[in-house]
Amino acid sequence: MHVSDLPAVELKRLDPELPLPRRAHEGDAGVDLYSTVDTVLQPGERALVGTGIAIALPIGTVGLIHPRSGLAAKSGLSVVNTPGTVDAGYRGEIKVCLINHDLHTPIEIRRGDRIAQLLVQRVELVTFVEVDELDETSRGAGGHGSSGGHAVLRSGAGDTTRLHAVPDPAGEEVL
Ligand SMILES: O=c1ccn([C@H]2C[C@H](O)[C@@H](COP(=O)(O)OP(=O)(O)OP(=O)(O)O)O2)c(=O)[nH]1
Ligand SMILES: [Mg+2]
Repeated sequence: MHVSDLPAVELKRLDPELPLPRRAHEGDAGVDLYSTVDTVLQPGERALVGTGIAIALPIGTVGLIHPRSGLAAKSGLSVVNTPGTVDAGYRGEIKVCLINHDLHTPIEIRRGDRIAQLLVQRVELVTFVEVDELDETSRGAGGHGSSGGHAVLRSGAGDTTRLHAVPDPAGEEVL
């Protein structure tokens, strides 16, 4: 079923033995991507894995590669650069930089496994204009936990020195 205002996105199977990426359920945000290879990820190890597809996204959209939550929760499998960015002009094979976050157990990936999911979203291709001063807001420059209430702060681990705050060129700590 086609429910988007955008036309169907052209997709080329570079590995025609693998099925077309598809939604597991109607209305799911992402289509699942398959691994073209068998590989084993040791704890902490990462690997760039092919999906066997290339796509032609319309200008003004972006492809985002997200981990699958089931694999993340069950085995610790994730995507290093989550979400991965697939530019509209990219015509190469979509690849996924997988990582095993489990501390103890290797993850075995088999060719044809659904390893990640691809979402397509509209994106604003804004330009930037340099100014001397930005407008004032109630948040101002506060960030990185300035509003409080974080579990990490309650556990006593909120000392920003643990975040390796680096001095900015003006000599002030960033964070
Ligand atoms: O998870 C990903 C992320 C990116 N790409 C492809 C599509 C994307 O358009 C291209 C470049 O990605 P990105 O801009 O994130 O990487 P970069 O390190 O900035 O490379 P480049 O200099 O080619 O832009 O690599 C993937 O196949 N999978
Ligand atoms: Mg780039």
